[in-house]
Amino acid sequence: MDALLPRPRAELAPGAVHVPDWLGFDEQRELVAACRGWPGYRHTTYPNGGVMSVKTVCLGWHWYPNGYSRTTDDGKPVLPFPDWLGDLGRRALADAYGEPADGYEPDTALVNFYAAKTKMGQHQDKDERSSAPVVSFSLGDTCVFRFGNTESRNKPYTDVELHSGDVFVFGGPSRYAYHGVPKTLSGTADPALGLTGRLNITLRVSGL
Ligand SMILES: O=C(O)CCC(=O)C(=O)O
Ligand SMILES: [Fe+2]
Repeated sequence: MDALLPRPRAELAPGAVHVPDWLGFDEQRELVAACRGWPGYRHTTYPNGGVMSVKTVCLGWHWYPNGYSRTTDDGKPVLPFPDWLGDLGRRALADAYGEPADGYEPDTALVNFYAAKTKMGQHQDKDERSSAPVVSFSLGDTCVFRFGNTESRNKPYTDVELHSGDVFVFGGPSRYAYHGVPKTLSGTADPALGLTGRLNITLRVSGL
């Protein structure tokens, strides 16, 4: 659904850029189809027994709390990271930062599925051995994305709505900022997208 007011591109902090409506509707549909085609979404378990409410499938490298592996939790090889997804990431990063991003070579994607009421606590993406930017694509239901500071999961932070098709990039001084998803707004997805819930894809450079 078209927004009543255009949402402008916004730099929340140095290196943290929100580009609303970056993906066209057909591109969103193609990405949803790609996400449906990747098998093996699972709830990630923490060493302390905690279970994440999102379901995740990884491409390139498999993320687990505190590291990355070439095999999934059940010992299967990780799905390949497709070239086209790297191209999409370079285009998104170039548009977010307004400068060429030819050297950006993400090799890892975490694809998160948020069913109704799913959240993600404040955390840093810090298991990569590269400080290259993270590029995030949102699909389906709108969420509240909380973008904080690099010191702690507490204030100051800024809440922004991420809608289907939005890109959010965090790199440079914001690369290790705490962030999370305190809320997904169920039922806000355009029915024509054919997705109940929210998908988020983050591209990363593993440095591995
Ligand atoms: O769903 C989002 O927008 C953020 C996901 C995230 O922070 C992560 O996968 O590390
Ligand atoms: Fe994250």
